Amino acid sequence: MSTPPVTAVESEAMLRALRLAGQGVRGANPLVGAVVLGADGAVLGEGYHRGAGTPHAEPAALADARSRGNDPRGATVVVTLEPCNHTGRTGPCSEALIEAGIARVVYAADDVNGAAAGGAHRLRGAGIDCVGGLEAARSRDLNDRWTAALAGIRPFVTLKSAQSLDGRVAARDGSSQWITGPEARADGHRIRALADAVLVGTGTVLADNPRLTARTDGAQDSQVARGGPRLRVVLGQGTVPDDAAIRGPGFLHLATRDVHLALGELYGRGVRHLMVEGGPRVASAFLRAGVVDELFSYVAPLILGDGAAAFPELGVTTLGEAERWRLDSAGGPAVQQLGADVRVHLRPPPSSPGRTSPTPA
Ligand SMILES: NC(=O)C1=CN([C@@H]2O[C@H](COP(=O)(O)OP(=O)(O)OC[C@H]3O[C@@H](n4cnc5c(N)ncnc54)[C@H](OP(=O)(O)O)[C@@H]3O)[C@@H](O)[C@H]2O)C=CC1
Ligand SMILES: Nc1c(N[C@@H]2O[C@H](COP(=O)(O)O)[C@@H](O)[C@H]2O)[nH]c(=O)[nH]c1=O
Repeated sequence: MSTPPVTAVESEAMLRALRLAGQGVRGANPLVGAVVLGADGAVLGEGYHRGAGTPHAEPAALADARSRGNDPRGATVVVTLEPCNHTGRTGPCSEALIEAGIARVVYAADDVNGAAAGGAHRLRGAGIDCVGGLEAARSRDLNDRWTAALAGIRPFVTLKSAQSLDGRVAARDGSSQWITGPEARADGHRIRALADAVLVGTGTVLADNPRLTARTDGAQDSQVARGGPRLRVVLGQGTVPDDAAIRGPGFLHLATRDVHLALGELYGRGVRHLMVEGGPRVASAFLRAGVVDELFSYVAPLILGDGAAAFPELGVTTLGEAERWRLDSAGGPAVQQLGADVRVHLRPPPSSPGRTSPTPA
């Protein structure tokens, strides 16, 4: 593949933009970073996308430039994804760049989201010098699971579990409240707030009677300000008790064990980011289906010795069959201490095929 015609300063700015992109949170939207360069190569502004519903990287970088007193007219914008050309939760970035008087755009990967693509064409049509392909592989790697979700026409799936040191999510008698401490649980609520929907299986409803609301009292995070998940979903053929705490506005019972069917139904209802909170059998079903895009595993300094394993029935019989996940530092350190517990953030191996064993009947 030929190297795109860019300057050394632009190449360096792209590496900076990729690092900025990695500060965003995973979910409905891809991770994107941007740097605004003046004619002399000085950095005028920079920014990244902080998650669905917040400004895209390019407007964030332009706003940063202006807030520093730098006029972006005539500048070059270096961005990790082709500028979008559609009005989603925010306006088209192509128009923001044109209106700002940007002279040149250097981007990494093409936008594979059909609805948003076409930004480069629009920019060129407006007379802006536009070059794509710089560090495209790195940008694609950063968003490989987001792309997989898009291709599958399904929500991006975040899996969360809270386990003991020996990988148990409940004691032998089914009790699990609480394995992790308040700091870890508060972090789980913050992640709930990022998702459009939170899902558990019928077994968890019967055992825990969860509420599944995002209780983020006092959090300053702009994501949390979105107000939390619209839907609280129960998966499984069994009944949900009439007095279950999860009932109320936003409650949905999907009376199936078919993960793909459930994802299709949720996508049809506008869910682009789903958080799965277990329990273990439902978590395993999502893992087997190969649709888990990121995992938050909260590990408490507690040894239970017995009880439900976090992810049973995966079909792994020998070490070589197990998938080795990657530490994920998007949105914060991959390994983080929260009170007495540790949070590990992971993503599946590249082009994880997923397990294809059938869903138990
Ligand atoms: N520490 C933690 O993070 C968590 C711990 N827990 C603990 O886990 C325990 C509950 O475990 P479990 O019963 O496994 O909970 P699940 O929430 O996984 O529920 C399992 C039930 O979900 C239904 N179901 C729906 N889809 C599938 C599928 N594809 N494959 C299999 N079953 C499916 C089945 O019931 P149906 O007949 O209705 O179809 C199944 O019996 C409790 O002790 C709870 O406290 C739970 C969540 C988190
Ligand atoms: N036990 C356990 C968790 N359990 C998860 O939280 C759910 C309860 O949610 P809510 O009713 O909204 O407070 C429960 O059903 C299960 O999905 N989470 C954790 O962070 N740490 C824990 O130790």
